[in-house]
Amino acid sequence: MTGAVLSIGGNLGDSHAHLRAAVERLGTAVVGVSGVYRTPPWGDGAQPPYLNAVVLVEDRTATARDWLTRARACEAAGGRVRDPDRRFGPRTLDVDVIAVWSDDGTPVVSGDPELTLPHPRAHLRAFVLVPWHAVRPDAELPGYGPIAALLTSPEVAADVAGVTLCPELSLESME
Ligand SMILES: Nc1ncnc2c1ncn2[C@@H]1O[C@H](COP(=O)(O)OP(=O)(O)OP(=O)(O)O)[C@@H](O)[C@H]1O
Ligand SMILES: Nc1nc2c(c(=O)[nH]1)N=C(CO)CN2
Repeated sequence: MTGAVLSIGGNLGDSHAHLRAAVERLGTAVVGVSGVYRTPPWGDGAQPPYLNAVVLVEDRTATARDWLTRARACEAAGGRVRDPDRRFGPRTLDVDVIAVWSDDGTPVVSGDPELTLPHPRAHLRAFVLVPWHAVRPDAELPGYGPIAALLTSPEVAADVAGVTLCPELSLESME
């Protein structure tokens, strides 16, 4: 069995509907979802704000690679189109595998460019850390330490205030 933290986000089309569809597609593997947050674009400022959330998943049979496959299936179903000239550009739905743990709690570490674990930019992203911290305040990002501490790091702290909860856009009923 593996458990994983997935980051879901989007800023094109009906982003709330895309997030809901992703949670629905992940199905019975979902063991927790954060609230929905409105977040300033990270890495490429010339685009609309995003909606972001974090989904906690577990599956007795899933490998780490299976989570990437499922993430890509969600993105494809959400009409995700990659723009090779705009790495951090706008998208209907982005599903990133932030971290994976084996059933004994050991983090899965991978330097494979197809699936780097933990996600190499998660520790820099308030749009990942704020929702994750809200659902699992004691969580640790393997190799980087407690997410509570990461939220106060210089790279992240300035972005935290811009990440705002949208209580009217809950995903809770999808669990
Ligand atoms: N932990 C990971 N989660 C998701 N994709 C990953 C991961 N590690 C490596 N990748 C690879 O990254 C490639 C680019 O993914 P994608 O286009 O979704 O990036 P992005 O969302 O624009 O940027 P970022 O990865 O910084 O969020 C994919 O082909 C995927 O195989
Ligand atoms: N706020 C926010 N910014 C982003 C996001 C995202 O999900 N939320 N995803 C990106 C893809 O790498 C790039 N920038």
